[in-house]
Amino acid sequence: MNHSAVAGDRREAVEVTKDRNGIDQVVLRNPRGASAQVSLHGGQVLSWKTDRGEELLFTSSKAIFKPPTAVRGGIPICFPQFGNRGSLEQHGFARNKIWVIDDNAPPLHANDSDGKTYADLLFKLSQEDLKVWPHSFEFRLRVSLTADGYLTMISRIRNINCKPFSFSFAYHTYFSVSDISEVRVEGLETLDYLDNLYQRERFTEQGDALTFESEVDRVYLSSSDVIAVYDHEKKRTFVIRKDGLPDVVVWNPWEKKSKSMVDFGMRSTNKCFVLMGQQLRNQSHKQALLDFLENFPHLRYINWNEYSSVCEHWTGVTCSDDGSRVIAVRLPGVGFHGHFPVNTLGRLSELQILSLRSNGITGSFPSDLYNLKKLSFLYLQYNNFSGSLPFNFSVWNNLTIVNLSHNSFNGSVPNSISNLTHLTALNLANNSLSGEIPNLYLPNLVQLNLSNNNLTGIVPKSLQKFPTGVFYGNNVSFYNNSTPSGSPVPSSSSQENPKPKNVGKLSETALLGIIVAGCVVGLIGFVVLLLVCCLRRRGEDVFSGKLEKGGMSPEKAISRSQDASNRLFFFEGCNYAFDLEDLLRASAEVLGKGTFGIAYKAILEDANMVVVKRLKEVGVGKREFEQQMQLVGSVKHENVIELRAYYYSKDEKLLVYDYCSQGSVAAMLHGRSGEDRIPLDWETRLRIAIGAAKGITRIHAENGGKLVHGNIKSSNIFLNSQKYGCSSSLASPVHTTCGDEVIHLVRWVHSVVREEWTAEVFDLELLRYPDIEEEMVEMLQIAMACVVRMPDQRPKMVDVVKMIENVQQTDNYVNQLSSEAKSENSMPPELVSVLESSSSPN
Ligand SMILES: O=P(O)(O)OC[C@H]1O[C@H](O)[C@H](O)[C@@H](O)[C@@H]1O
Repeated sequence: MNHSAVAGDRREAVEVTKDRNGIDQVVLRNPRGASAQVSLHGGQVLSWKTDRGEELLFTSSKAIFKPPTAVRGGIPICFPQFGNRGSLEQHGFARNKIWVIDDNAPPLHANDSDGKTYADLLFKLSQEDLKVWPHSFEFRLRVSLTADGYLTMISRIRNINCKPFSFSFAYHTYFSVSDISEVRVEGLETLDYLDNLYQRERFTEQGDALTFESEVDRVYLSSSDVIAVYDHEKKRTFVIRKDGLPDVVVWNPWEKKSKSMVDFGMRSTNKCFVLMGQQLRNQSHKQALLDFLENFPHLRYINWNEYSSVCEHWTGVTCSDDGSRVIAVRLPGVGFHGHFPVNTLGRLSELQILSLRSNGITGSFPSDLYNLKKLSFLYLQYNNFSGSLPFNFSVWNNLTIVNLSHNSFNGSVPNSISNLTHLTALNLANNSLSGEIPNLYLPNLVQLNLSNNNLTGIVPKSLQKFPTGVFYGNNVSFYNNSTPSGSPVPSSSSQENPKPKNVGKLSETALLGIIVAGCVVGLIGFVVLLLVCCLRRRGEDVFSGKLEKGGMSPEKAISRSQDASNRLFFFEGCNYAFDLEDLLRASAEVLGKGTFGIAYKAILEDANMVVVKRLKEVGVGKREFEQQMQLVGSVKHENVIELRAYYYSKDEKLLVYDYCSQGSVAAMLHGRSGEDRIPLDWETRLRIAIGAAKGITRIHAENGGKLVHGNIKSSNIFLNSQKYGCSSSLASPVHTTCGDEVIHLVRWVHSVVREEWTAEVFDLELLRYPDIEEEMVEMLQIAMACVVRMPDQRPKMVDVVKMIENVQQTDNYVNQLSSEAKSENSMPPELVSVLESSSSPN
């Protein structure tokens, strides 16, 4: 063995040896005999032993240390990318490179060096590395062992190029445990996590400590800094303290997967368990946001500061699920005034939503926004912007909604808007735009408003489908019959402002919102709109919202066609104990009749309640049906109502679901008035929409994205105990067609949006909530984007969830602002009590 001494005064405790593959490793020993080995391959800690010689880390004897092979075991360092979400190889390249011993490491804080045996390692990029990662840095790692045997790792990354860059980082620690089923992790329960086994979908579980029953691959978000891992069999507890690493990844490949990993060397039991801290840095984004705020005078307090985490705490900022990118900035009505500061938000290259509406921003259209190539939603209405509109809109080819209304923009409407193929809503009303309206060929545009400008000429053919109100307050004319030939659309001075019938004082946005909320299937119907092809108007929806006795019972339904050889098939994990006979004996009530059949509530003898769906017109063979049901039955998610069992015979197909006592959204919206009518406020509606959208996201994630729900409507969305929406897991029953009688809700809403509003669409219930018009409009816009004709142009459901969550966030924010405003304006308590007592009879 080759020995050589390093690290000056720690000569006796630190030595360099060669590992079995001939690569240098540093060995640390504390005075009591605990030790750690750090390989120069990747700066990876390979071994950490107690003073009794017990190994605490898992490294397989089969591990092969041969760069550029990554080694599973010990503590690999994932840098500059954790996982595979980036341009680099899985977990970045640092773990596969040869590091050097750093004899001149800059000093650390005294506390980090005192009384410890340590080694400093350094990794610098080679010319070759710079080809794949063009950001120069120095990575310094200090590994130390305290007298008590604690292992500490400190990483310092220095950017040696002036340009900022983002990276993600992890200590990928493989703890050695006796048997993973005996392990419990505390400190992560109740946190949100992204599940890598479900396309990084976000989940939350209520419950006790985390235990392991099958493969786990999760990123727990924003955990506390202390996590404990209990190994009951070994009677050992690991306490992990982290600092500056918000997330924790928990990974265990379980038996099957670990067998396929040759360097794991695992045969039967699961001996290893990985848990690690992960930091997704956002420094460049953070700085961009701070620069924006510092240079933009505003009236309201915004809680952004250097010391808090952008993605967790900053008002109005939304990050991507993995926390690596800022995707939305929404600061409506915070009193920004003056010019938009240059070179600030333009640095948020991943920004998709920007809302600075209702501020007092002056100056020309912000040049920064040209850098935001991913922008989809832009809300700058109600400001004082002036000058011309951007000449080249093509830089933002994802733009879906643009609202620049109520500013002082002048000049012409740019032709380049025509290139925005995703655009669904364009509002340029109440500006000073002049010249002719260009021929905007926008297939997905459902909302347009150019009113109250100085536009002239003829409304181009492509826009003549919109109602005349869209062009009011201009001097333009139509050539077709929608207005008398060649007659001008009245300007605001020559005619009263366009006012929809029966509208009273409501603004157009309020009306749109009201439509969203009130249109026959109710606001939730708009979530319902997501992905729908067959929907009904209220009048046609058979579901009355109240259970009707006396419908055909499953008994009658089945008895005629029962085939003794076919049994109820229950899915694994289902706690019900009944058979077909019990189901036949159960008393039943019709819950609703839909396109795909009739749903019954069946009350079993043991008082359990289930929903039985009797499918109609399903002309498929048993095998195909069973395959489809297996797929549907495997969907497990808190926002998806699980399919518990099914029955197949030639003439009868039944599905058995859990019964949700909270009822369906349709029942809540359209149930008879009286005691059983629960009014749904706006916040609840948003919550329901988010839940339902999450459920649908989960369904879409199934079977490589091939599963669709196919029948989303308010009567198929139920409420869980937290009042989040849950969609049933019914996938489009194979080969069932939509009935002709079904009214096409999407078309109907389009026509309502286009034509003049009538009182019948109002949901009066929502009128009592102040300040929600804009949010309702946004919900309408999201829904409209979800139902564009071509499915591939619709947003992905994960993004829909984010969009609705953004609306919810604005809602919370606006509520907060208004309650702050109220409390600012409210009387001091002393005065209130004086008034109260002076007005009392005494
Ligand atoms: O196999 P590796 O590249 O070492 O990665 C091992 C594991 O690392 C992390 O925990 C990831 O979340 C897993 O998805 C991955 O399988």
